Amino acid sequence: MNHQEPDFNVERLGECRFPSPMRGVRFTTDGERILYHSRYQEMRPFIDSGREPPSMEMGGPRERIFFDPSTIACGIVTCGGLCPGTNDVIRALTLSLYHHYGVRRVYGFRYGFEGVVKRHGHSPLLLTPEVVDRIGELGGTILASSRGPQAPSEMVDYLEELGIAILFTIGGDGTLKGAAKIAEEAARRGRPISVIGIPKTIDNDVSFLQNTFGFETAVDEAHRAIYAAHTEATGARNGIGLVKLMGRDSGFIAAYSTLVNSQVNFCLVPEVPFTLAGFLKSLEERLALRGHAVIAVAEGAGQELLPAATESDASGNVKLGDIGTFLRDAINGHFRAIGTEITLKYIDPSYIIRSQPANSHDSAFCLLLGHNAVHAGMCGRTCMVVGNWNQQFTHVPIRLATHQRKKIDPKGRLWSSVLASTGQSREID
Ligand SMILES: Nc1ncnc2c1ncn2[C@@H]1O[C@H](COP(=O)(O)OP(=O)(O)OP(=O)(O)O)[C@@H](O)[C@H]1O
Ligand SMILES: O=P(O)(O)OC[C@H]1O[C@](O)(CO)[C@@H](O)[C@@H]1O
Repeated sequence: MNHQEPDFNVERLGECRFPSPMRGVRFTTDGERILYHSRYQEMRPFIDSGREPPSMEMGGPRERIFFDPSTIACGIVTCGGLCPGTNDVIRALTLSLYHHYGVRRVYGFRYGFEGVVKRHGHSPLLLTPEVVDRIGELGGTILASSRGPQAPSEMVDYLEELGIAILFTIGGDGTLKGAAKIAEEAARRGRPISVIGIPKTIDNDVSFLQNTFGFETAVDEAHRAIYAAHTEATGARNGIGLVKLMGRDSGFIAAYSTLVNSQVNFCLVPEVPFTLAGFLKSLEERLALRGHAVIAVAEGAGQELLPAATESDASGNVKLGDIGTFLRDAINGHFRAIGTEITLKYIDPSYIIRSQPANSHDSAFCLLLGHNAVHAGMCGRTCMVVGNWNQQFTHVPIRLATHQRKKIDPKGRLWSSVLASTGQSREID
């Protein structure tokens, strides 16, 4: 393999030993792989040279599994910010462990990685089909979450004490890094503990995964806020609707919300810097032309216009400046200064969006992610995250998924469609 090609090899705990109790399923064989490149032009060099093209291991149930379901316990932990669909994943994991494999001890750790450290005193919740029956109807996570580091050695101590064979970590980039450290510590001790990540990030910013759950629900909900902003903006002379959306480093929520119904006239994302003067001038032009404007701004956009961030949260994520209120005040101040009367309505639906239950498509996606995570853990994969690529579920090594964030390519097709949808013929200077 070319040294520049991603190494998709997934770590394994060992040879499969136990026949699976599952019946009537189509098993995945280890040779089934999903091509990383889907464009013919990207594949051409491999075809011409006869080299193996990069590919990812395909998810799904294996005919022979590594763990004995009748003896093991499994754990589930949810970390980082809330995200629609987290409860659906907890439900899917529990039901699959119970019904596909016959595991009877499934522990839900409370309050993120904090609950995986015994001395914090958060007793795990015993998860059964009855406990998880209707949790998919709820937003948030029934296990609660937290930010902030915990010592891998203390976490592995507790996992060993509880007899946990597979730990499922539901979380974003930080959670995956924490999961990798748990897997490393278990390996250092020679303990066959599988650590499987299920990517939870409303920002949809994990590399080598096409989509993460909750993102689609977030775009649905964001559009409700944009609809309100548009209605308010068109209901006043020189009306401006300004909507702030989540998206710390990647502006996918703002970008996709912009593509819905073409109601957004300015989409501001972290990946595309802009100047305040250029933005205000374009806004003036838009108002002069159409008498109203809608702006969708991702929380990480325009950070260069704000004082440098000095604080971090417990996990070490930089606390961003508030671009939403900054723009609100700057727009009001600018039009006051030039003597133009405007009516600006500012909407920040961030936590309303994040706390919703998943929409139907996300719920179904969560169910399949959960099932595939269980299949991966049961057949002895570890230090990996369940992904989806070219319509298939995949196994992605955590080291690859956390290598760098997935971002909008400002020169790519998505961004050019976003620009076209806003009616802006060019980017703001
Ligand atoms: N580099 C790291 N090594 C070990 N643990 C980490 C690392 N980064 C973050 N963590 C831990 O993972 C947990 C979740 O991290 P974080 O709060 O950054 O959320 P996240 O998983 O990135 O999700 P979100 O996308 O919602 O922010 C926290 O307990 C945090 O301390
Ligand atoms: O307010 P909190 O819980 O720190 O979370 C905010 C962050 O979480 C995210 O929603 C990611 O989960 C980011 O978009 C946002 O910056």
